[in-house]
Amino acid sequence: MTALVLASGSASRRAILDKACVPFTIDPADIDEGAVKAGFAGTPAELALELARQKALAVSPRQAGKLVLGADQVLEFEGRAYDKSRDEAEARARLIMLRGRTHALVGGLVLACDGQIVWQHQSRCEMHVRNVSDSFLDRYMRDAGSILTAGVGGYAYEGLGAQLFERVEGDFFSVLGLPLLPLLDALRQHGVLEG
Ligand SMILES: Nc1nc2c(ncn2[C@H]2C[C@H](O)[C@@H](COP(=O)(O)OP(=O)(O)OP(=O)(O)O)O2)c(=O)[nH]1
Repeated sequence: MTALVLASGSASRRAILDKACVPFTIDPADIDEGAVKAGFAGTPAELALELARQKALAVSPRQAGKLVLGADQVLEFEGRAYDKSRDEAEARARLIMLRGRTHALVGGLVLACDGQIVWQHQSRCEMHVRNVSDSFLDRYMRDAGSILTAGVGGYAYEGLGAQLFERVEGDFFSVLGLPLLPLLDALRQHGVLEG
């Protein structure tokens, strides 16, 4: 069986793989995401894929013979890419910007082995946010916790964040940052999981 390495520090991604009983080790990528974003001229979806590629290729050389998974997720709103909020004030301003509107969570997923990309996948989820009231937002900010800056949208869709939405079009796991089903298929193809 081939060993899988998750090149991510994301608690969400780790939890999804753990709950799906996928065997893996963790070796977070140490790339300068800011530098990649500063000079990037593509779409938010292309940026997410490029960041996932760079994370997988940064870790692969030190994980000889293993399958390395790089992932990234970007919030796209009106054609612009947004990263995680730096603090609660920014998270609140972000939610005010997004309420009553639709944004997308776009994701990139890449598997690399010995410095070569062997599989990649892109995901897109349309997130229709309720026009929440200021009083709702006050309560949300009080109760949301660390996801305000740990999650790209400032919400945990599997938790309190669900109350933000009137409709979501897309795969549940992709919203959380890891398109699990296409990944499981790739892991079976590459000998990490049995068929
Ligand atoms: N639990 C949870 N996490 C979410 C949700 N939506 C987005 N996220 C998380 C997944 C990722 O950890 C994060 C997206 O940011 P990135 O793709 O840059 O990953 P992150 O910096 O966390 O880790 P990495 O760069 O892979 O080491 O947001 C959600 O609804 N629930």
